[in-house]
Amino acid sequence: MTELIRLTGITKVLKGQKEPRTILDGVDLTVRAGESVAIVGRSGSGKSTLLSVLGLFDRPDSGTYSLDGRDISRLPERHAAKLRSSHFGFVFQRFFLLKHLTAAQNVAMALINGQGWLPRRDRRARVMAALEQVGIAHLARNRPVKMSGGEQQRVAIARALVRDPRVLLADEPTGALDTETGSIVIDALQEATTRGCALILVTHDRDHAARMGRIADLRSGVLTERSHTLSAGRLS
Ligand SMILES: Nc1ncnc2c1ncn2[C@@H]1O[C@H](COP(=O)(O)OP(=O)(O)OP(=O)(O)O)[C@@H](O)[C@H]1O
Repeated sequence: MTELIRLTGITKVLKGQKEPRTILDGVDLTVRAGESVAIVGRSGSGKSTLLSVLGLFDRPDSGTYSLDGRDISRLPERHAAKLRSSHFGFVFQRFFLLKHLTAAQNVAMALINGQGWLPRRDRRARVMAALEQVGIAHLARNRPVKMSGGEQQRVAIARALVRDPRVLLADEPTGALDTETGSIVIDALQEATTRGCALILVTHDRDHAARMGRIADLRSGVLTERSHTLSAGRLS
């Protein structure tokens, strides 16, 4: 499989406090196309910080971040913004859907914002394909208020997928959902990996972590891969 992401010795130090605090302390991570990786670790261990670095919302203080073999560790924001919309899809615990728009219109927003103008017919086809991919094409005309939490999260996933990202970054996407609904959302995320998209999932749920191809544990700023020998339940 093609290597997409390579982090080498990434550090991130929080300043602006009395004592600077090292949140990421030499993180190494390689992710290939179509792979799924769970990032687990205690609350406050730096998982979201790591996703921010991966999603180019934040830059590392040292270390190297390569995407598709290109060093993007120190990319200026205007280039980072372009790369974010061309290469990444984001899913968060909160769905961030616009209430007055239908599911299809919410998904279409990602195309309008990210890729300039697309002919209406092409836009509609891509929106419907993304909704289909997460199993809710039949809800295209519904507004979020008429949907369950799991359905709303699947609209948010369709919105992340509609631009055909190379990497999907998901930060506790099932955090607000019950176990069964959460599992359906994980199915929808995993479906993307069958099309070659890489999935990096931050989760506190052992079952969801165990369903990823790899599990990496962030502890004291260091990321360590571990085996799939987790028992069910919630991680600390
Ligand atoms: N902008 C900030 N200002 C101050 N402290 C911050 C900031 N962002 C993160 N932190 C601190 O950095 C540490 C890592 O935070 P981060 O959100 O990455 O952890 P996390 O593992 O994602 O936690 P959780 O599982 O609770 O979401 C925490 O101690 C947090 O309080």
